[in-house]
Amino acid sequence: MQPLGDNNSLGADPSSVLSDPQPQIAAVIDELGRASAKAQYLTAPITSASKLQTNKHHLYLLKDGESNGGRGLAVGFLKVGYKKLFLLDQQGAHVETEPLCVLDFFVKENLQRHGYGLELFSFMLQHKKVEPVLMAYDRPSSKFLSFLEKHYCLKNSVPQVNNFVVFDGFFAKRSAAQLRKVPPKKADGEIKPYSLTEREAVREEQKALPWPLCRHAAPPLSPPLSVSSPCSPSRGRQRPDPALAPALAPGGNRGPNPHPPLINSLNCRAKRTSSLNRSQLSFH
Ligand SMILES: CC(=O)SCCNC(=O)CCNC(=O)[C@H](O)C(C)(C)COP(=O)(O)OP(=O)(O)OC[C@H]1O[C@@H](n2cnc3c(N)ncnc32)[C@H](O)[C@@H]1OP(=O)(O)O
Repeated sequence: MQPLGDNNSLGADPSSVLSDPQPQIAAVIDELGRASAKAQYLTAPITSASKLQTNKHHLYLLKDGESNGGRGLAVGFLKVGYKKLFLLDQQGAHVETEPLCVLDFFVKENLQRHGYGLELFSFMLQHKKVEPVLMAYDRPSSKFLSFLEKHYCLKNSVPQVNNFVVFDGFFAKRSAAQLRKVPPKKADGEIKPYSLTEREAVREEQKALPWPLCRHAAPPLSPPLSVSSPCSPSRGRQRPDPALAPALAPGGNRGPNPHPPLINSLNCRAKRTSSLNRSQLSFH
């Protein structure tokens, strides 16, 4: 993992980048955040450098260090964070939990389906030492659902009344200490079934706009949860190198140190990925 801001940084003037990478990184995050929102038909970005400063989310940024005449080019990002959620388990009981959630995920349009998303995601899994089945997903797009099924065999979700998606195994694999049953709702009051997501917040902001400023281009509330591609990490046009397979297996042991497997995975696809650099950023 290498911080952005070396002489491969993102197309900005190298001397200014060397002296202070933060503004360049912030600009890149803002630009990718806008592109991600557009790709997901969100009315406003949910990822920006300023938002990162006010919460405890972690952002993994992927760049291709060789592109752009050697100055580097941002490829995409993955944002995760812990959220207190009230979820429904398989029996329909409310459970309070605080899983690591995927909050935003984006790879540039022209670079999608080249394995970059997988690189970001598998790096995050190793870094956070978490299994995909134990994570919650904030209103995943159909592309992301397809991605999860293809690479991690995550297909069957447990129905929720909010925008978060969790998959079979989420509750079973979690220890009792991590799950707190919420008492059944009282006759006169509802249990608040979910935490407000960033996406909901964007929609609320939008709702607050007076007519005619409000727009009605919001995407459907719940994305389709079944995708056609069968789970088969070895299929598809971008096949991860076999040496990467252990790191991708759902539930695989990620080991205490996330870095060596990542370095191996980079070497496996040397031509395309050797120039890629990752940054895990958290502005606190
Ligand atoms: C919680 C959230 O963040 S939801 C928002 C998720 N982000 C988006 O929808 C933004 C637009 N999409 C993207 O940025 C990317 O497609 C990502 C981040 C979802 C995946 O990154 P990629 O680099 O494309 O993934 P990668 O190449 O590693 O894996 C490819 C697999 O992802 C899925 N996928 C990627 N693009 C598409 C697409 N256009 N249509 C359908 N499935 C797709 C497929 O399963 C694909 O496998 P296939 O090519 O064999 O069908």
